[in-house]
Amino acid sequence: MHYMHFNPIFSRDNFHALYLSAEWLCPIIFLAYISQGIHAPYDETDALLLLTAQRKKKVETGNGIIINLLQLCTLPLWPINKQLARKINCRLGYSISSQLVALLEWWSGTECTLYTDPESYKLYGKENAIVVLNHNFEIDFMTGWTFCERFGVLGSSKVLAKKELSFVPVIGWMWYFLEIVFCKRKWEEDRKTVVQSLRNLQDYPEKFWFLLHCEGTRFTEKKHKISMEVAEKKGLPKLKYHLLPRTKGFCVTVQNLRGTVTAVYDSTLNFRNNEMPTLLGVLNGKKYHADLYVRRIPLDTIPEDESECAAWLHKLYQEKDEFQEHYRQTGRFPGPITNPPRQLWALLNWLFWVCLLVYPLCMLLLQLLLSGSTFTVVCTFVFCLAVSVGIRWMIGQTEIDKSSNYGNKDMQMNNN
Ligand SMILES: CCCCC/C=C\C/C=C\CCCCCCCC(=O)SCCNC(=O)CCNC(=O)[C@H](O)C(C)(C)COP(=O)(O)OP(=O)(O)OC[C@H]1O[C@@H](n2cnc3c(N)ncnc32)[C@H](O)[C@@H]1OP(=O)(O)O
Ligand SMILES: CCCCCCCCCCCCCCCCCC(=O)OC[C@@H](O)COP(=O)(O)O
Repeated sequence: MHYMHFNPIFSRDNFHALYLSAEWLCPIIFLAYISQGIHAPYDETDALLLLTAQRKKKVETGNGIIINLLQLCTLPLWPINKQLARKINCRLGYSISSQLVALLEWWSGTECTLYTDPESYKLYGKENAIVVLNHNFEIDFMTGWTFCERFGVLGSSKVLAKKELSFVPVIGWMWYFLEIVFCKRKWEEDRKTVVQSLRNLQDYPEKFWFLLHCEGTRFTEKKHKISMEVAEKKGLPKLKYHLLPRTKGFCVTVQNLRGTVTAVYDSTLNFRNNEMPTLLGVLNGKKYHADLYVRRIPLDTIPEDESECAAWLHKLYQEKDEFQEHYRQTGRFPGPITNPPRQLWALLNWLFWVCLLVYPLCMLLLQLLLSGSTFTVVCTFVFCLAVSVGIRWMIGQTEIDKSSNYGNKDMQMNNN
């Protein structure tokens, strides 16, 4: 479905039009909108929804900063009672990430369907797990968070994330307090820090899922070509839908979380009808259809020896590639659909922050704009513009056409 570009006073992506929607309309519009249950085709009549979405962005960033400050306040508690500090930070972290889940599930109405074995389904959320998820889409993280939310592990969810993400306001700052494992994607530098961070999670007081995108970067045709040249050199089968996985991070994670984690959840994600979802699309109310195939693999079936573990991961990715081929041929993954229900908590959390913040923020904005002082009005405009550009930069972190150069060359070719 072609997306009609609504063009207010300023272009949508870079300059956000000042908001006309009245604050108290936000929740009412939002509830009215999701009550449709289906996504109304986006067109110019959705202008108010677009403006409301933009208002949401600013409100969420506002409350995100508040939550980051609350997380900062838990620092004095860490040396006294680390486990309590961790539990508090899980709940504060939940309050941020669940807003993106609410955005996906309720605002855009995106459907998330789970294909998995009913016996394994009973264990999800009741054990610590390592999640191996393909990295092909711009909203992998939101879909991942949605499944975390449905199994009650959203606040404590962890990931091996690139160091650059730790600088992303609100989300990246939140991750420090959630003890997310950051890596520079340079093994010589990562070796020590990643191992230390993983060992630090061995006494984590909450059930958690540890996400690994073993490809290390989002799929692009160029990176895939280079990656398959590396596969050829290594005598490994070529993959059609995945980059060749980097094995060191996975092996070191299994090695250091053995005894803490009981299973690997091999997760393969795709979207129906060749949808290529984007965060901007979600923010503007576009509905997508995510399908996720999860296989639960007991950790004690994974070899302890590093080279055998690496071979095991390569074989896993060959199987994932076959699942994607099956999906492309049939439009579904193998096995039964066992769908966890959407949770209301993410929606209630979002409505709480909107009701708490939107009115005062907008009253403040109006007072500044109507202050009569040119300097105040100009500063207000400049501040709003800066926040909008900042949010657009954050959204840009998810866009594959702005992705890093990692994987754009064969490291071994470089070393030779
Ligand atoms: C469905 C339920 C979902 C649940 C979700 C749960 C939680 C959600 C929580 C949060 C959601 C937020 C999500 C945020 C997402 C952000 C994630 C990221 O930032 S992904 C990027 C960072 N992560 C990784 O990179 C992990 C994978 N990488 C690794 O593990 C690496 O090994 C490493 C530890 C980073 C080290 O990398 P480095 O490159 O330095 O070394 P490697 O050994 O990996 O590479 C050398 C190795 O690779 C071969 N090689 C060289 N060039 C290439 C190439 N172009 N393509 C492929 N392979 C290449 C080279 O020959 C070497 O091979 P070998 O190891 O055999 O010697
Ligand atoms: C209701 C809520 C409204 C919120 C509106 C505000 C929107 C701002 C959201 C910003 C989200 C930023 C989170 C970043 C997570 C991106 C995860 C990701 O996919 O990173 C890419 C890396 O894995 C690999 O990088 P590349 O090497 O491919 O390059």
